[in-house]
Amino acid sequence: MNGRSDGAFGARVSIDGVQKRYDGAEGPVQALDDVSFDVSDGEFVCIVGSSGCGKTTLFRIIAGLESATEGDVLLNGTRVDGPTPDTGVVFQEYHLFPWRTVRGNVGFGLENSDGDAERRRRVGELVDLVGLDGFGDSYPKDLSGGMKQRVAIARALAVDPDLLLMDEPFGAVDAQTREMLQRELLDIWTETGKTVLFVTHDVEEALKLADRIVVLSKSPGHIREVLDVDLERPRSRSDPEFGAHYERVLDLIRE
Ligand SMILES: Nc1ncnc2c1ncn2[C@@H]1O[C@H](COP(=O)(O)OP(=O)(O)OP(=O)(O)O)[C@@H](O)[C@H]1O
Repeated sequence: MNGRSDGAFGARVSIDGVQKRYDGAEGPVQALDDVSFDVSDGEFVCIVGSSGCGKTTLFRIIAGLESATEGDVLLNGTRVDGPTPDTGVVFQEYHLFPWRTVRGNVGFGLENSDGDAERRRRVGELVDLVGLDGFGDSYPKDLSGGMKQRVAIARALAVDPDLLLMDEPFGAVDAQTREMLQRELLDIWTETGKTVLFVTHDVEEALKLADRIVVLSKSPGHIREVLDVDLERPRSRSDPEFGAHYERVLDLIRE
């Protein structure tokens, strides 16, 4: 699917000693302090932490949208020094092109690459994958928040990235839609084998999705702990083991 010679579809990600200092209006702000962790090929990792702990800063550095003051992000061993087609990015606010249809949005990243027929096939496949069959000719203004986010996910997957990087992607939709999108994302992850790095402030969401959870603490943002979530999927809040993990992560965030 992605042409890697090792037969894998995901990415190995290495976050190595990342520091980030901003020059704030009232002096320097240390947003991240010595953040290091690795993500394996095909793994689903969530980054959680309270407001201001540096989640979005870390997301932007991994996406290559911002540079670290010190330290490196490596994607399959190559240093990230700007946005790359190897990483598909999904934001909370969708960022769709309002003047393009669903198909036009999904196919955006393919316009200079494949032939017309191949591009149409790939776009159709992705529109189906995210459950928007029948909405290919609709415009974003006619879609619900959940549908817009499905378009954004399909667009991110269009160029067949190794890493799917998501920042609070379901933060703007209602609770029911959020649960549906979480289930759909797990299906897409299983089907495609992508590595997923998913930022959220919602502990329940992280526990439903992740193989591992990176808990960040603030002032400055640093890793509090990295936890394995060794629970069978689909996971339920009413499972006592889930509840125990939930309390543990909350304690870590509060400490
Ligand atoms: N461009 C910037 N200039 C100065 N300070 C910044 C800038 N961006 C972020 N910060 C500061 O860096 C710290 C981390 O911010 P960041 O947005 O990464 O946190 P967050 O965990 O994503 O928060 P939230 O969950 O509220 O979005 C905060 O103290 C924030 O004020």
